[in-house]
This record gives sequence, structure tokens and C-alpha cells, in this order.
Amino acid sequence: MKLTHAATARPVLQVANVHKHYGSKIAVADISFEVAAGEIVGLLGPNGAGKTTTINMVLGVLEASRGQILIDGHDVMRQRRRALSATNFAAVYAPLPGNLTVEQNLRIFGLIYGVRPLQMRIDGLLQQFDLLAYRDTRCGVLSSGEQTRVCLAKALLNQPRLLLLDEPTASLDPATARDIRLQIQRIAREQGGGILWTSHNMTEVEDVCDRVLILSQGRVLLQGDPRTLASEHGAASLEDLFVRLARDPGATAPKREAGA
Ligand SMILES: Nc1ncnc2c1ncn2[C@@H]1O[C@H](COP(=O)(O)OP(=O)(O)OP(=O)(O)O)[C@@H](O)[C@H]1O
Repeated sequence: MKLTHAATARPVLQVANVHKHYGSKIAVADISFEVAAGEIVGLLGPNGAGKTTTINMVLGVLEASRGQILIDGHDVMRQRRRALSATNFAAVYAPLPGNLTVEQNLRIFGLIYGVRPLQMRIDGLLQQFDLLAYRDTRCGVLSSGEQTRVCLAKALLNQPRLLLLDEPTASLDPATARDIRLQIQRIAREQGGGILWTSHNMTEVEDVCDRVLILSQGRVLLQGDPRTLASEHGAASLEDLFVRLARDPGATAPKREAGA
């Protein structure tokens, strides 16, 4: 796959023929995909499929064994600073330092990202995520839903072109999860960045994602519109398709009735 550097309508993320192995273990095997501006792409797959490895390579935390990753046209390994300044990330397993207040956390990350004017940006994000009342509260004492909102506020500080969200609604109650989904959809629509979203919640994925990639054993098995992919492959729902592929990664074709 040849990557393009054209400035017009350039995807915010281009992953081309990326491969990652740990010793003899192949975690990601030659995957290629793109995320367009304003698009929410779901990265799905059973446990061990290679989702976190993929995200860590996009974030430059892990180096791909082969292949190339461009963020907003910049190579993650060779133009690291430019690529990563256009990126941000939120995940439940990466909480913010709990001994710092909400505002202190946003200030520190804002300084790291070189955000200006920082106070105005912090105030806007506190307002946007309904966090004004928690400005001086230590993050460690916040509820899961409140912490998720702070993590999202942190992830938007630098107005990223590419936002990586690893199970952003895991551990949230249904009402809070719905609010967060709406917020994220609005961000994609209004700010025009692309979002790569991992989730094990297929209903959520159908609701939020414009496109999904289903990974298994480090490969992209299927991709398409989450609202039509199941019927295109003879499954009753996205969840049924997921379960079928998790049990048998070769079972991508529509199932036929016996004797048909
Ligand atoms: N540092 C490592 N050394 C060896 N194997 C690893 C390492 N990190 C991940 N793996 C293996 O690579 C494969 C992909 O792991 P990865 O964490 O990317 O999966 P995942 O899709 O994120 O799974 P989950 O949904 O369970 O989080 C797994 O088989 C895992 O055991």
C-alpha cells in the first residue's frame, strides 16, 4: 500500500502494512486502514486480537516491526513530534494523577502540549464536560464517570486531529455512557478530527461509529458500516457476527441453510 502525502482531504490516520511481533509471537500481521477527518472508526476484536498493540504503535509507544503510520501526514517514527502533537488519547487504564486536582492536571498536560491561551482552554473544557464544580477536586476521589470526563477534557486540550479512545465508556452507567457518546460524536462533527474507538459494546459501536474494523489474530478480517455489516455477512446482529468471527476467524462468508 502506497501512502499519499497530498494535503487535500488527507486522512488523519494512515496505517499501511503494519506488522508487529514480540519474539516469535505475531501480535499484528500486515494491517492497513485509514481514518478520515470527522470520521469515527471502531476498532473491534476479541481479547488478544491486537487492538492495544495497534493503538500503542499509533501513539508511538511501540515501534512497528514493519510498515508505516502517518498522522495528519506525518510519520509517527520519523516525524514524531509533529505526528504526536496532532494526536491525543483517553483510556480507563491510563487515569490522570490522582493526587492532583482537575485543574492542575489540565494545566500540566496543557503545558506539555504547549496550549495557548491555556487558562481559556481549560475553562472552556471544564464547562464543556460539566466539570466546573470539580475544578479544585483531586482526581483520585472522582467517580468513574467524572474521571472519564476529565480524561476526555485532557485528551481535547491540544485540539487533536486524531483522537484515540480505548473503551471510553467502560465502567460507566448507561446514562453517563450515553452522554459521553453524544459528546464524542459532537466533537467529531464540530471539530473535524478523526476518532479511533475501541469497544466491546456492539450496541454502542452501531450507535456511534461510521465504520468498523474487525480484527482477529492480528489481521483485519472485515470492515464496513456497523449498521449493515452483519446482514451483509448473514448474521442477525453485529454481536452475532463478532461472536462467529471470534470463534472461527475464517467464517466471514454468509452462512447458508443446509442443502441450499
Ligand atoms: N509485550 C508483549 N510480549 C509478548 N506478547 C504480547 C505482548 N503484548 C501483547 N502481546 C500479545 O499480543 C497479542 C495482542 O495483544 P493486544 O494487547 O494487542 O490485544 P487486544 O486486542 O488489545 O486484547 P484485549 O481486548 O484483551 O485488550 C496477544 O496475544 C498478547 O498476548
